[in-house]
Amino acid sequence: MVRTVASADLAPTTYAWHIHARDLRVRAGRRAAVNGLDLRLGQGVHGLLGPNGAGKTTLIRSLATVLKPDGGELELLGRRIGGRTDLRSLRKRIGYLPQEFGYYPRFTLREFVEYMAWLKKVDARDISGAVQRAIERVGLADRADDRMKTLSGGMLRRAGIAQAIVNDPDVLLLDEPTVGLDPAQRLEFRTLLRDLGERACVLVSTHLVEDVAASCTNVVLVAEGQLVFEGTPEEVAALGDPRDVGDSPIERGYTALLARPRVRREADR
Ligand SMILES: Nc1ncnc2c1ncn2[C@@H]1O[C@H](COP(=O)(O)OP(=O)(O)OP(=O)(O)O)[C@@H](O)[C@H]1O
Repeated sequence: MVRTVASADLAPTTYAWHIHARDLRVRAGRRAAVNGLDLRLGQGVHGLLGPNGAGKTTLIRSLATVLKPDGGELELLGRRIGGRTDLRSLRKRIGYLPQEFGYYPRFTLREFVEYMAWLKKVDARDISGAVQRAIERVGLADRADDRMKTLSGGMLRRAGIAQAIVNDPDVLLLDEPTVGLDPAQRLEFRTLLRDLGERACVLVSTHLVEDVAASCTNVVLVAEGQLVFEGTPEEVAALGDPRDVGDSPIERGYTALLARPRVRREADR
């Protein structure tokens, strides 16, 4: 049998950054929600912070290849987005948890994750094992054969995380994954994040600055569609002083950064 090899399969697999954006611009409706953003991210867990309306969701949607950039350059896993890039083969290597996701309420959790694995072209022989592993990693093994409509809000969020990791992605994009999780689940999720970041580039948007301090190797702060700061949680914490608003050093550093934008641009590194 002659096997056809797609050009994308022959593309080089080496790249300096999992995510590389230069002067990226992305519209949300008529608004320039991402407006000249520079970003270089490699393996690790990157916490995406920023006030309401900063452009976090729009950025994540463009990285998930759901939204097309309107300007600048974007490379994912070494492949330039735009033109003739084969997005289907790229998406196989990306995991994405949107803020809201659709599902068939009558599907069981297992069927839901299986369906998503099938959409992501996980090899048919591997699907059953990959689905079981993903469900176990989010702590829902005992609910695997329950219908989606019977799961609580926090469990649905974890089901969303399971479908995002079922293909063992190289780039994992999580938009507010901890919304609705109880405190014990949030702690477990932090462990899972650290584990996932051992091999993948994980970008996780959140308003919970404490979660970033506990589980992220890197902080990406955006405001008004631009990168304001990129550095370690320790560097953020060091920027705060006791007069800044916040209950912890990292919260005070975050407040200080927003009050004094552009302390350090990624391009200045
Ligand atoms: N579909 C849309 N039509 C018009 N404007 C939009 C649309 N989606 C987002 N926007 C606007 O784009 C800007 C960025 O929104 P985005 O959702 O990316 O921000 P965010 O940082 O994720 O905010 P939040 O923290 O509140 O979730 C906001 O001003 C928002 O009002």
